[in-house]
Amino acid sequence: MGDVAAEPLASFQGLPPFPDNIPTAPLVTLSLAKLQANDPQEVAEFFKIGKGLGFFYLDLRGCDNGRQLLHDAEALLELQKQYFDLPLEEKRISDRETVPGSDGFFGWKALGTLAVDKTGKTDRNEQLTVKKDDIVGNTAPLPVPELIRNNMPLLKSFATNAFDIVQVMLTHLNDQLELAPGTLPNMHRLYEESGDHVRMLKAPPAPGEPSLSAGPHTDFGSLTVLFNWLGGLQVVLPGASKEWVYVRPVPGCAIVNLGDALVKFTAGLLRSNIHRVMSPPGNQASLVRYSLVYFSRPENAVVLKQIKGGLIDNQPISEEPQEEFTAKQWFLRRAHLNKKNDNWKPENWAKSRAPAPRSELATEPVRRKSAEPEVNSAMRSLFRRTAQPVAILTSRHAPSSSTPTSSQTPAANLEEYYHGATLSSFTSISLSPLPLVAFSLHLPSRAAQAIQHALTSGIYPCPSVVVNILSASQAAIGRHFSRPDLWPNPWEMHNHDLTEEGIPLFPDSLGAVSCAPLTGFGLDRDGLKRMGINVPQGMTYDSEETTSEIFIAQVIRVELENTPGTLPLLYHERVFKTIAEDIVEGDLKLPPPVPRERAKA
Ligand SMILES: O=C(O)CCC(=O)C(=O)O
Ligand SMILES: [Fe+2]
Repeated sequence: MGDVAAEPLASFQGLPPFPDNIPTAPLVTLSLAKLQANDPQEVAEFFKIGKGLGFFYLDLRGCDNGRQLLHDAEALLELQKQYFDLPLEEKRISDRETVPGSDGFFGWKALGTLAVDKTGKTDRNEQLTVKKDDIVGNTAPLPVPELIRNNMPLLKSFATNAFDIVQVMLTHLNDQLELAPGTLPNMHRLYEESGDHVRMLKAPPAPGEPSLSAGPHTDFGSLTVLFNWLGGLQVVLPGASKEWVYVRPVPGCAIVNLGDALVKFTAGLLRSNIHRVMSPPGNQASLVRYSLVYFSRPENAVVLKQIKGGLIDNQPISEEPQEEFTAKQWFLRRAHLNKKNDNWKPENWAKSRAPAPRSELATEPVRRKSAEPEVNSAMRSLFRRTAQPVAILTSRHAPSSSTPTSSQTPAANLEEYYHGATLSSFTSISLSPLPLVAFSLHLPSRAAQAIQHALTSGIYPCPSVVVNILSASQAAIGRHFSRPDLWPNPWEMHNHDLTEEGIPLFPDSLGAVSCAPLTGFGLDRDGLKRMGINVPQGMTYDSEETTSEIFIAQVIRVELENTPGTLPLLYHERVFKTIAEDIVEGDLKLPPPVPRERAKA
């Protein structure tokens, strides 16, 4: 390994700059040197990112192997420029669709052979995928053009260096997860066969309308080490309004992300983030875009299932059935599903993108023979997986004062003046003879007290509460109002309007309704008793015995309905999400609907 420290990154010179006026992903930069030196802060930050965004910059400049990797990446950029310019016949020597031993995956991929969306639109990138096993001699190498064969030492230097750096990161993840020493690194050994590979990608210039060169996906493997020179890579920031933002290429840094295998091993404790490749931004769009990747995967024979032990045992879904795919079956299944060939179907695209949900991977659904006390945890587990709308109930409690208007909101202690509470459930229950909604609140709750106050005031129907059904952009509001301490003061933080009755309303909501509560039932023992339901003494399904109150309210006015395309905020598996894809119904082949007989007047 020569002294490469002083060499400038020539590859960035002369490129049009990445624009400064577009939103970019706020990726944290971790230092490889610090990770290698077991710096506790750096390691803790790495683990945090692994559980969060799943993407970061890895600064390679502070240590020899990092600098060597950078140096090799520069050389491979030059090599791939030459490679992709070879005549088609030469590249076809390694065509993955025809070359024996390629598994239809390793080798050359022609432009436009994968679907980038469910309509079957095709990709805009050409690739060469060189197997780590070919590079280090675990397998008889696939045919490649002479140019590549002559550069095998360079590919080997790059692959083995990237491999070592991945091992450092796997070791830290292993230790942070408190797994038995070596568990994760030993599932990724250099001289065992795996799907690890070096990939070079070329996307042709894309002036004009921005277009996708690679569709949205998560990476299938464990860790990905990526080199970008031009922009184009985009990620979705979690919690935000599903907006795609560019990842700015940073000289001296690789972009590292976690893949599905780590998600499966850790039952979702670690995250693989969705990403895609768009045309480069601004003036960069008129250039050919190259990228270079080292993909690390578990060894072919490793079964992708939850690892037992350490922090993973605390994962809520750990009791669910484990899927039976080996690492090799998994990545081949995913890689083949989105090929745009004669077998392509719209639903293949969806299957090839997201990590298959656990229910899909399970060999059989679980038939539970639940008896208490298991019914409580089984019900909790099932409903956690049911996406729920997120709604905030707002009200005002100042019975003696006049209705405030936006221009004269009470100056001090708004939190004592207005109530806001996240509803634990909300649904519409009828339109006629009355438009009714039902919602429940966990007790104790000041909002429940305020409603009880309204119910006993004798004025019916009194529009004393607003239900704000949150949109995907309002995760912060959902979070703030679910805090029992309501701190920091949510009214100061979130813009709100007032209804005719002076009740706060969040204008960015999906929609909001003014309601008059008509009746409420406590769901504790006493409340149930009042409804004629007796709970036998000594019987409880939950050691915590939390209670709530359910209300039925009449909708007096729909105060707000946001523009079409506004996405809902949903609560699913204990995190905020929004909807992703329409279900493709093309294959359902239902008979046409039979017209209902009109009711006789
Ligand atoms: O080209 C890039 O920047 C990213 C490519 C990528 O995400 C992939 O090949 O999985
Ligand atoms: Fe990727």
